[in-house]
Amino acid sequence: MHYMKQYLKPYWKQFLIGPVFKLLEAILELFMPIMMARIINEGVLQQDTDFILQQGGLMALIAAIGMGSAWICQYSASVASQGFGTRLRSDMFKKINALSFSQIESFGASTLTTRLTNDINQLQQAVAMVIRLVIRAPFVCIGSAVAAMMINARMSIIIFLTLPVLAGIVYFVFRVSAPLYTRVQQKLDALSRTVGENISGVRVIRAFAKNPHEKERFRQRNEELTRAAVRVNLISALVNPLTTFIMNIAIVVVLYCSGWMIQRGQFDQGSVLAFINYISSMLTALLVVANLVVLFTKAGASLKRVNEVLGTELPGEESEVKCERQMNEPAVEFSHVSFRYTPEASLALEDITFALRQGETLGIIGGTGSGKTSVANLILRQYPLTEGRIELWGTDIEAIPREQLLERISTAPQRAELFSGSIRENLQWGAHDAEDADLQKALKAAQASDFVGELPQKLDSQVDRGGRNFSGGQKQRLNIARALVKNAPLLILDDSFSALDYLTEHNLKTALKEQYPGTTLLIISQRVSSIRGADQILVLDDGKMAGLGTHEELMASCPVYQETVYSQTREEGTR
Ligand SMILES: Nc1ncnc2c1ncn2[C@@H]1O[C@H](COP(=O)(O)OP(=O)(O)OP(=O)(O)O)[C@@H](O)[C@H]1O
Repeated sequence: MHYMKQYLKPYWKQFLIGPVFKLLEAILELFMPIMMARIINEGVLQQDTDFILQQGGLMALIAAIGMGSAWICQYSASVASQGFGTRLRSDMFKKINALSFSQIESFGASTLTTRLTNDINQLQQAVAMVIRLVIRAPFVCIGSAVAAMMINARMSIIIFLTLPVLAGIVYFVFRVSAPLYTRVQQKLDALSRTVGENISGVRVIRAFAKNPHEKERFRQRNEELTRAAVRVNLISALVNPLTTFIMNIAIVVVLYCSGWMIQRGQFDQGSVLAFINYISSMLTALLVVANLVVLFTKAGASLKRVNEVLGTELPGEESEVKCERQMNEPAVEFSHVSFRYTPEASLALEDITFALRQGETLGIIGGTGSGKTSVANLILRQYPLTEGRIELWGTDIEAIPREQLLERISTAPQRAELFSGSIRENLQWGAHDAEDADLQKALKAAQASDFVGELPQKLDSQVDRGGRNFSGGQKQRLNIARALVKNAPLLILDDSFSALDYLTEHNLKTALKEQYPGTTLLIISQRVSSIRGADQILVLDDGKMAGLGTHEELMASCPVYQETVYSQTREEGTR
């Protein structure tokens, strides 16, 4: 709960004003049945029209004040719950964005989405209900019981016999339904995950004619959610009919006893009406309490899920100290680094050691799944190390504040992601204050200035969502240009040349050296031609270091590298 304090605190006035006015409305409401009884006993039975009109007018006035009070309360509840939800959602969004890759993966994207939307909505509703009903409902319930007792103490024994039964029902529902709500949320996560995968992978699903399979998967998830929701609703739906049934039995007993007492002159008609009115108010208030219990049970499950995200410790958030770059130290140094993605997974990298000086180029080559991207992931501190040490310019990577780390590294990731907006906006992701001259320079080096120059609106041309109005090669070049705009001392190009022809790739690498001199370069590729000229080449084989050296050194000493070179030369020869 302590995470919620900061979001609730700004609305302390609403938490005060709302319940006070709701209480005022409840107090006024409690007067109504007594006034009604007086109208019947002193007005209707004695045919006193003036009294009826006077009391009727007073009741209308009280009702109007009650309505005004309810409106003020409703408004306060709305301001507080919406404001609370907006702040919480915005902070949770920031938190999710700051999570490491492994943290996001361990939560799962779909559950983060439902926590950000559905769970926060539940909490918002709970906040509104705290203001509107948490004080009012028990007050009306107790107040009605007391008022009924004041009208006829003997008759109110019926109420006090009924109350424990009703409380028992509410408690039972709470105990049974609380764990079931958590289950419903989990099922909702699973359904969102299936829908998310289905929509993002729609092309592949259709290409492999997997629609029926996907429909079946969706149907199963949907049914599981329905079953879980029906189960919990079956239990919570018992509350209303059961409590109404018991209260109605109580009313019948009251009516039966009243008839008997009226005959003996111990009760009058007006008081019977008022008594029944109080019992009905009590019933309604009790139903509200029961529904509040259900709502808070749901909110409790959501609170736990939201707190889990907010309470996740951010990687590296503890360090604020600025770390100077020590230019005489290697820009990147791996010392006996081993790494696995999850505690259960096998090692993705095993005992990797290399050092790369500022301005040098390291090529990383290896088959699919050999661990190339994992090296880049670790330099970007997207996952925690399993063993060993990584230093950037002489400082342990763990000690570098995230912001500084990201300032120093620029990356063109394996999957070239572009976002809807103009080309300029996409490129300025690298540096939001970059001038057109910087963008043009980056485009030129990335061999993208020709095709961008041919577009009617040049830099202002629109990029569709996901960059689908550009070819794979064009996307890759824009991706590289965006990384260059950042002009960071360390540039990681992860399989960024795979959709480029050899000449474009050659020109790009030459331009990089000429126009961005001094940049430390890490080129990840499966193609020998991409890394051949690098100062050092790291050969990975199933996560292990199969070799480290220049092309010539590796040709003389590393069988895995030799085999890669020969197989690619053979392939080219047969083309
Ligand atoms: N996010 C992840 N969670 C769990 N395991 C992962 C994750 N990413 C990669 N792996 C596993 O780690 C190993 C190395 O993967 P990595 O992506 O580093 O290989 P790669 O050499 O870059 O492959 P490719 O050339 O196909 O991109 C693989 O066995 C892969 O299954």
